[in-house]
Amino acid sequence: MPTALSPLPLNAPQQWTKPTYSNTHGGKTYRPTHPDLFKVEFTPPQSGGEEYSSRLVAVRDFEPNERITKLTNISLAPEKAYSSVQFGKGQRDHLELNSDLLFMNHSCSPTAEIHLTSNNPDQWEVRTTSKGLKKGDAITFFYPSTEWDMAQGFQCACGSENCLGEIKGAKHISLEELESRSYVNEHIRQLKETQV
Ligand SMILES: C[S@@+](CC[C@H](N)C(=O)[O-])C[C@H]1O[C@@H](n2cnc3c(N)ncnc32)[C@H](O)[C@@H]1O
Repeated sequence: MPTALSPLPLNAPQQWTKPTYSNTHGGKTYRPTHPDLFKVEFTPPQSGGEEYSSRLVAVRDFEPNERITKLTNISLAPEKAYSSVQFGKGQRDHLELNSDLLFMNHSCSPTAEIHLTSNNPDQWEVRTTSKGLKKGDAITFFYPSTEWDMAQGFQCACGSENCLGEIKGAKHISLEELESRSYVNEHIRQLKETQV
């Protein structure tokens, strides 16, 4: 049931269990959510617990500026988290992807973009950049293009020449820097314009 404040359901329309290294090896319970488009490459944990080193990889080529997929199974996030994506300026405007898209890592030279600007969440989508994508490429996006002040910042390991180092959200980067790396969502642009 949608809240009065949000256009999103509180729960995922389709049930989704987060795949991890441990629940995808041995038991093989992992079912890719978008098998014709991309897959998760799981990295074994180094020190017992689950880590954040898995990634999303294209299973076919994509044209420049092509829609990879719409965001089809999203729900309102209970709170801002490492897994959530910010879709508006409000405190509660964070969604959970509830699909393998969760495994899109950040890159300072991203291969994809999340577009959340439409008023209709049915139109929200992941697109390639002007470079397109080749089969086997990692699907990444520039986290500050959606995130203002992240719940969990991290030291970036994207390895690109122009890597920014610590990633904490758009609040901590100039608009020029944002625009030089990625499509910038409208809520981030507006927050940037009113930042004191
Ligand atoms: C939504 S998860 C992305 C999937 C994650 N790689 C995994 O294996 O679960 C976001 C987390 O992944 C890690 N991450 C994503 N991009 C990264 C990058 N460029 N460098 C280092 N860690 C990254 C961070 O820990 C971040 O909080």
